[in-house]
Amino acid sequence: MIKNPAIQVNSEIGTLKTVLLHRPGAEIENITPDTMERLLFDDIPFLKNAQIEHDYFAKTLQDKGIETVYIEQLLEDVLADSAVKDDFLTRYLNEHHYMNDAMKDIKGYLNTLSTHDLVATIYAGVRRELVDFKHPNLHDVAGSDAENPFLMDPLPNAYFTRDPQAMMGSGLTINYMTFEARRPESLITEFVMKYHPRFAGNVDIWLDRNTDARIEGGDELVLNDHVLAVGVSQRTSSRAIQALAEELFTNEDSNFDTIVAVEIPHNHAMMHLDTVFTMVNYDQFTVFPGIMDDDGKMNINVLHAGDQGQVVMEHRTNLKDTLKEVLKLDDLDLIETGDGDPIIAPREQWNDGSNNLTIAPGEVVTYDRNYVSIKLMQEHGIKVNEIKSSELARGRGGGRCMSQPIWRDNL
Ligand SMILES: NC(=[NH2+])NCCC[C@H](N)C(=O)O
Repeated sequence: MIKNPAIQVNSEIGTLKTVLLHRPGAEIENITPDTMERLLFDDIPFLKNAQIEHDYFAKTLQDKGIETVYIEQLLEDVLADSAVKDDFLTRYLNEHHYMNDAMKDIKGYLNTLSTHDLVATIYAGVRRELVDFKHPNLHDVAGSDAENPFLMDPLPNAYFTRDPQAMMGSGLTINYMTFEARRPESLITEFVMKYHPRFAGNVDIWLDRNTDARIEGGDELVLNDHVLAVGVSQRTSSRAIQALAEELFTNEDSNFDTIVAVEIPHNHAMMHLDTVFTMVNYDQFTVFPGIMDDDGKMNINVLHAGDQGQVVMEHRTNLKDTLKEVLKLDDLDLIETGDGDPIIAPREQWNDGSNNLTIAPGEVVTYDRNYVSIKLMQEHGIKVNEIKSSELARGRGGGRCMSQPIWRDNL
């Protein structure tokens, strides 16, 4: 049992107290048309305006009394210790397949930077011409792609702090992410959790990134203090969900006994469950109707803890009925993205109209551009705080994706 838990997340909706963010930096402008797809972007945002929008998002949260913690600051704190820094750089370079002499040469350059600049460089990517290789091998000069101007790619997705890990209960999963473009992000989480005094020894690690099964935080929803919903998606494999269930159902620090595994289409527009489904109140959810077939059916498996903690599975096909069952509710309000209109719904889903950050029961923060979904939520009694979205939306993630709750009031 952890004495002073640093994490408390027992729902998607409890009043938010502390949240982890990343302010977009130079990495956003280190996307090129050639690398865009690999870096999981559909366009190149204008950094200056993306930062203005992101600061507005942060201020919206701060004005509600929510503490905003920046992951880049936590990393900087941790790398101030030179042994930790060396260990981090070794892992970071190894994971980019640089060893021996190349490792020495690249470290030689990175060690000339202040800790602050080093962190900015890790996010921005390391350009090839900055390092002078003494005995280069083919990989050192060409990488996997001779056109690539970067030795280590930028991390433009880092402002989606939701995905490299997922905090639930008194702990977190540190995620083995699907695409190489994002894997260094969870290496950062690992080091912060291991070495930052705010977290070290004060968190449960339910899964670590050496778990050989893909999972991302956008798929991991905490419905209440004992029920999770996890997407089976482009980014999260059923094997990872099974491993998570086995861990949570037997670890004595965990109160979770149910995981609803919801299969969604495996594509870029709907890469995570939270792009099509978010919880906004005790009995209200937003949902994109395109995740169901024409009869409203889906592929859902409910994993329960059996009496020895073993995983028992039951198949379901109706989302609403399944949620009523696991949450013990008589009725439930599913609010359709874009009012279910065949043109508006997919457009607003694409721009993260289903991706709300709930900051208290019945109160959300969401992108202003999805005005049809916003109006509908308001008609259903939800309080909506709108944030700006011209540039941030180009990365395909909204309020929920851009935030990792660290502490929520218990319901
Ligand atoms: N939780 C989320 N839905 N995050 C959205 C992440 C978007 C990002 N461009 C990616 O493809 O990984």
